[in-house]
Amino acid sequence: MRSAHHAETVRHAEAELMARLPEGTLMRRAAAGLAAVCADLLGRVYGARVVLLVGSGDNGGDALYAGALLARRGAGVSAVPLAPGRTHAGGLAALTGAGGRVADDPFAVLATADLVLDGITGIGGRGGLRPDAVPLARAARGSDAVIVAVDLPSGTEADSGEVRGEALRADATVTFGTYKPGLLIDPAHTYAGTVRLVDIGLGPYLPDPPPLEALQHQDVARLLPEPSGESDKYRRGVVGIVAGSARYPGAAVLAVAGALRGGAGAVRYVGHAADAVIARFPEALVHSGPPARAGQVQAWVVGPGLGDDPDVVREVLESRVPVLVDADGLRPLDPATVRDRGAATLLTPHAGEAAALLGVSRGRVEAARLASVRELAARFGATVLLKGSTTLVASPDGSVPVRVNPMGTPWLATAGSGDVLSGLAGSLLAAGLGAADAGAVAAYLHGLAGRDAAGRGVPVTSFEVADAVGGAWGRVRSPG
Ligand SMILES: NC(=O)C1=CN([C@@H]2O[C@H](COP(=O)(O)OP(=O)(O)OC[C@H]3O[C@@H](n4cnc5c(N)ncnc54)[C@H](OP(=O)(O)O)[C@@H]3O)[C@@H](O)[C@H]2O)[C@@H](O)CC1
Ligand SMILES: Nc1ncnc2c1ncn2[C@@H]1O[C@H](COP(=O)(O)OP(=O)(O)O)[C@@H](O)[C@H]1O
Ligand SMILES: [K+]
Repeated sequence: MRSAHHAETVRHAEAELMARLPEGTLMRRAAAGLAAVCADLLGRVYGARVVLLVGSGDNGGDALYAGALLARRGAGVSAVPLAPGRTHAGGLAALTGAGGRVADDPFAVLATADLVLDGITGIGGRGGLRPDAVPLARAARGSDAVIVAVDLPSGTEADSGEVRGEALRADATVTFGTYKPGLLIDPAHTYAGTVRLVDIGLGPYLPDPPPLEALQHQDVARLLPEPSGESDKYRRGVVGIVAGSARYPGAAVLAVAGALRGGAGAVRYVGHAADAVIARFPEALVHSGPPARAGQVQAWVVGPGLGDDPDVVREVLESRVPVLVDADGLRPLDPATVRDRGAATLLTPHAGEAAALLGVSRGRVEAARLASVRELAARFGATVLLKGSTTLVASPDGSVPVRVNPMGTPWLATAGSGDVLSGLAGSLLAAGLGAADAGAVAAYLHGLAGRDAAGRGVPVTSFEVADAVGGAWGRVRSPG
């Protein structure tokens, strides 16, 4: 599990740890880890040209101490202080003592740099880059240098992943002690490049559970349902899919395709696309409806390609089993009806659907994904999986960590891939996973399947994603 903590929490943990250590220890640990990553990226440190963009806080201090370590190994290191009277004094002394210098002409050194360390702001930064930093950031980006962000890409918000103005796009980010939510959530995530975590000993001082976490293979493997000797198809769980319409029969087929790969013992399809479903999947049980007469299920999925059918959505929500609501099912959704349900509800909107539910613009949701998913979960008293470039899963209880899916790929932005996801997640619900686990595991497998299907960059169809879920499942269970 990868955990992320908010800036204020990190500051408290740092203060507790620092009180037990000689002064400057933490910054030296951070700088040593940072310098090691830079050396790795440079390959050859001796003779390399390194430029430090140095802000007025400790983030600049980290850059200066790391610069000093690189200078001692023979790199030519130049510092560009953004607030010259307020540069970290100890860091500057260390740099000059190691043979580094303050640049006379920042743009000249940036033009020929091999590596630029972005130490403008870390967890103390607010808002986008200030105007004096913008031309330097652009010059760095316009050079051939590798850009390494210290703790966070400057201009991004540590706690939310929002970018309120201009930010410096890094090739790699070296973060300290714990991930910051912004490093895992778009749009800030895309500015971070490859993220490396340096352990500075904060672990015991950070709260567990964290506010945000990202599952890894072994976490997903532990959650995957597995049949036992006692299993039969009913005990494994039956998932009911209420999807598709005369106009959109394909959505039903894709949702069933996802559901067949999600671990339930049987998939019961209910709706107007039964012929299309059975033609493709003879193993599906089909029924023309209504859902209450279709037979028992342990979870329902309602919505993909359904068209306008508020009665069927209401009927499904009246059931006593977990319900996943997606796509067209989200449109008629009333918060009170969802809040009053006795069983779990999992809503799976994309940004446009989330925006409609919240009464804000799509752009607002995309700019503030974490706040949006939390707000929806609180308003509906439901688990919410917000799809998109970063998929987030929030629980109605705000003290449960929000899950961020690290496995997405933009190749999944293809018509119908959301239908596959909803079937997959519904199947996991029927197999007995809780709503947050079902959502997070489905997003993970779906992302991995999308990556596998796309290989080294081949457009994929949603069917191919569904077909690749089995392989993803196997790899999660037995990596390597
Ligand atoms: N504490 C520890 O033990 C450890 C801390 N560590 C490191 O310290 C970092 C946190 O340091 P920090 O608290 O000094 O804040 P930091 O991110 O350097 O920047 C704040 C300064 O920037 C300014 N500023 C604000 N917004 C701005 C903007 N948009 N554009 C430009 N400038 C802006 C603002 O100044 P202002 O001008 O507003 O007075 C403020 O003074 C952390 O991320 C990690 O790298 C590690 O060494 C591990 C041990
Ligand atoms: N840029 C992106 N990066 C990663 N995943 C994406 C991106 N855009 C879309 N996706 C994923 O693709 C799927 C699209 O779902 P959705 O928007 O419901 O499409 P549809 O309605 O066509 O099925 C979701 O799982 C979403 O997270
Ligand atoms: K930075």
